[in-house]
Amino acid sequence: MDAKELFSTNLIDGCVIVDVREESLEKLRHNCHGMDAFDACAIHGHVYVVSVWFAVTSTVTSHIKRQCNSPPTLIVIGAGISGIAAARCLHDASFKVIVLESRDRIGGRIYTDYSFGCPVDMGASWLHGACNENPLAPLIRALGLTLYHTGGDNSVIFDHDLESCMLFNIDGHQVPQHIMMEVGDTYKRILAETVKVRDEHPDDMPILQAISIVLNRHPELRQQGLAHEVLQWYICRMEAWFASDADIIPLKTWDQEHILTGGHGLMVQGYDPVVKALANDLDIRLNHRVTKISDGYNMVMVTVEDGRNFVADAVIVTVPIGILKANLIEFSPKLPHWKAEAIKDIGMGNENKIALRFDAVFWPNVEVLGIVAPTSYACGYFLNLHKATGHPILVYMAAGKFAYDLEKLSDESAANFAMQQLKKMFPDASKPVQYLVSHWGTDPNSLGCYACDLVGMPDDVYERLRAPVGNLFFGGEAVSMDDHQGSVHGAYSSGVMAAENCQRHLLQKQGHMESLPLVPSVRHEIFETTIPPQISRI
Ligand SMILES: Cc1cc2nc3c(=O)[nH]c(=O)nc-3n(C[C@H](O)[C@H](O)[C@H](O)COP(=O)(O)OP(=O)(O)OC[C@H]3O[C@@H](n4cnc5c(N)ncnc54)[C@H](O)[C@@H]3O)c2cc1C
Repeated sequence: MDAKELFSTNLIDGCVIVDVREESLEKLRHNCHGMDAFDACAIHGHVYVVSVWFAVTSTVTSHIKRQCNSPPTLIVIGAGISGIAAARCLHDASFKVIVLESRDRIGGRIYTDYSFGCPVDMGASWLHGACNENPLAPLIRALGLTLYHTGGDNSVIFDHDLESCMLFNIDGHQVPQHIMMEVGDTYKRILAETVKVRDEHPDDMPILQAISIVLNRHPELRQQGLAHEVLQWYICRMEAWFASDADIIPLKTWDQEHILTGGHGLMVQGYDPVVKALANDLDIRLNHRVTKISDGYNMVMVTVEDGRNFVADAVIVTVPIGILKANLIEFSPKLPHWKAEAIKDIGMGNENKIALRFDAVFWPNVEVLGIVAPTSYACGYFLNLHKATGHPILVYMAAGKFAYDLEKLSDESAANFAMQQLKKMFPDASKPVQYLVSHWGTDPNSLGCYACDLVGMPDDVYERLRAPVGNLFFGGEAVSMDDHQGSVHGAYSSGVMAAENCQRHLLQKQGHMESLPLVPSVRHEIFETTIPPQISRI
């Protein structure tokens, strides 16, 4: 095969992104020597100027220049909401974009399973700031999706209104509502006292250590017996919010998150329609696991698992921070020290769900059924999907170390464990007819559920995480602005931000000094809609 054949087979539909195998590049290197580059590219009417370039760490990379008026080309890595938002923006701004996704589906940590015959979100399921500030709320309204309002704005402490929770101890006795409320008030006082501890200690410490300092100072806040177990349950809920245990949640930042106002809404029909609407018409290549990113001066080459290479002007990386922490993608040249350190300095939490579908409902009509216990590790809770969706489904949720421990079990054992917990509350509970178990911590496409702060983390970690390096731009929930890590809206906004930065960079390289703010085109048609939200609370 000569160089002409290679180009004619590998140029995709007039697109500058080429999909070539390593061996093809080798042949190209031999065959292109002395060849008239312009000739080679006039094949099949493509008007490209081609040269072969030995730049990136002495490996062969194809360097393809276009006519000046052709649009810049982009590769987005990861088809979660962040990558899709980035690709949507740039596609709508007439850039040539492909998205490379390792899984056989889009959505990433948004995953709506339909095997129960109804939507069940095994990843994200709440829209935060549902009635007000969430940037996705207009799209959700326009799609006619219903939100089930589960609580007000005070998320980190109580993300469900307490009136809608029912707690039991491990012997199956219901915790009286007044104890739940009283301990809730004490918990708020303890947390308020931890702020004083923070002010006194220049060094950061885990929130659990600060709580124990407060309890030593204020023995009257200590809880005994059942009240102690209820306190542990509140700590368990806080651990669920941060997806990490209280002995690693930092005192310095636990309450610094910017929580969108407007309360929390469960996506009754699941998150999937949102992802599908944003992904419509995008060129997304599933089962394309990226293993290497080589950044040259003018072009970036991205290598996927089977050895094929894709080349573009710039790349937006939106893979989960767990993937970067585990070095599953090689960067050539290596990422600068400040970036590599930022990746090390941030944590990755874990949360898992065990969804159980029953023939019929045998539990009370509340939103959350909780089990209190002597330690937060042994506490647990079920989300009652029946209340929000009408389907007889309970979802057991586990976070932090316990979420990892659950992943060591088979799915059947995990479902049995959840049933044992349920039987403590309802000894006559029937067997589930179906179950689903998530494995976010060991899934090689996520390696955790979402980013979390670590004790003593430097202040500028997020800034460094989101900073571009050469032609590489970074999106994904972990890099989101204004402390929106760990959320769908944070991931979405980070994708839009990475697209804007990337657009500016590419247009400036082409000599255009100004770039317009990018918003997904759906914004004009859908995002500005005045359709009222469909919010229910049965
Ligand atoms: C159990 C759980 C519950 C949650 N609950 C909520 C909630 O209620 N509300 C909320 O707002 N947020 C919630 N979140 C967080 C939210 O889901 C995430 O913040 C958000 O979906 C992350 O989007 P992303 O695009 O940044 O990453 P992802 O969705 O993870 O997308 C990254 C993509 O990159 C792909 N990828 C990985 N490696 C490679 C590779 N080498 N090559 C190519 N592709 C690769 C992945 O397959 C994935 O599709 C939850 C998350 C979990 C796991």
